[in-house]
Amino acid sequence: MIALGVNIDHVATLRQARGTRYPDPIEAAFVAERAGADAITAHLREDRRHIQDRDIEILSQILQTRLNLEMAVEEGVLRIAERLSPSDCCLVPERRAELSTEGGLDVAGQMPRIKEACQRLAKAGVRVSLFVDPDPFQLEAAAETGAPVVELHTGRYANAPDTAKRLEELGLIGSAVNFAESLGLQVNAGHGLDYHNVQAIAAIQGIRELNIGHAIVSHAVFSGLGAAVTEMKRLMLEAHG
Ligand SMILES: CC(=O)[C@@H](O)[C@H](O)COP(=O)(O)O
Ligand SMILES: NCC(=O)COP(=O)(O)O
Repeated sequence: MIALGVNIDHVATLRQARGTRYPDPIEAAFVAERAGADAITAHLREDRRHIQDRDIEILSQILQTRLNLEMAVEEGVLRIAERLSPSDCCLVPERRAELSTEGGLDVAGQMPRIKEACQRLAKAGVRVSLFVDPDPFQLEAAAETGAPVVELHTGRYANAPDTAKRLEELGLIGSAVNFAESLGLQVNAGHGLDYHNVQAIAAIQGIRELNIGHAIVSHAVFSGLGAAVTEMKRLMLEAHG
């Protein structure tokens, strides 16, 4: 079985574009759950460009599935996560200037800081995931932090300029899944996955969950969010078996 975490960030992007109350990410979460989402992912960025504190407060109380709170290792958001104790937190890198997440977290280069954040979140009852590149060096560091889950960054695969490069990145991801499993880590994946590139990733048996947002919200503009979620889940289950 493979799970789908629907990232609702870009419903909030549309809301923030005009500063209105709509579209409400909370309604999006309800629709996504009814359509087959196994979890709702939301990224509370330090710059609050889309998801707001109010969204996370409400999501933490009303979801029927699981809240996966994506966050940087930033004291303010860390304290929110400790207080709300979502089911999952995924630690991601952030740069204000970035359009979207550009790469995996450099766990190896900041081990004490990441380890301390993992310990604080685990103490608050949160299952911690580290968003890392499919890089054995980073995976070993992730295992050393005590975090039980990693989410492999699939951006280089998704944005590959040609088939040869895409297959090369797919091979790196497959090897990373096997290595991460050998370290005892649960393996998720995400970033840049869409209706055309998802099945090759979903077919990798060691992957437990995919977090997908931008492509689903984009598809929803034309087909509705429920249909967009249902179709993505169908593609994933068809590929995973
Ligand atoms: C970590 C990741 O790949 C995404 O979930 C992240 O949320 C992207 O950030 P934006 O949603 O702000 O594009
Ligand atoms: N961690 C990946 C995620 O939650 C969604 O990323 P994207 O599908 O919006 O690129």
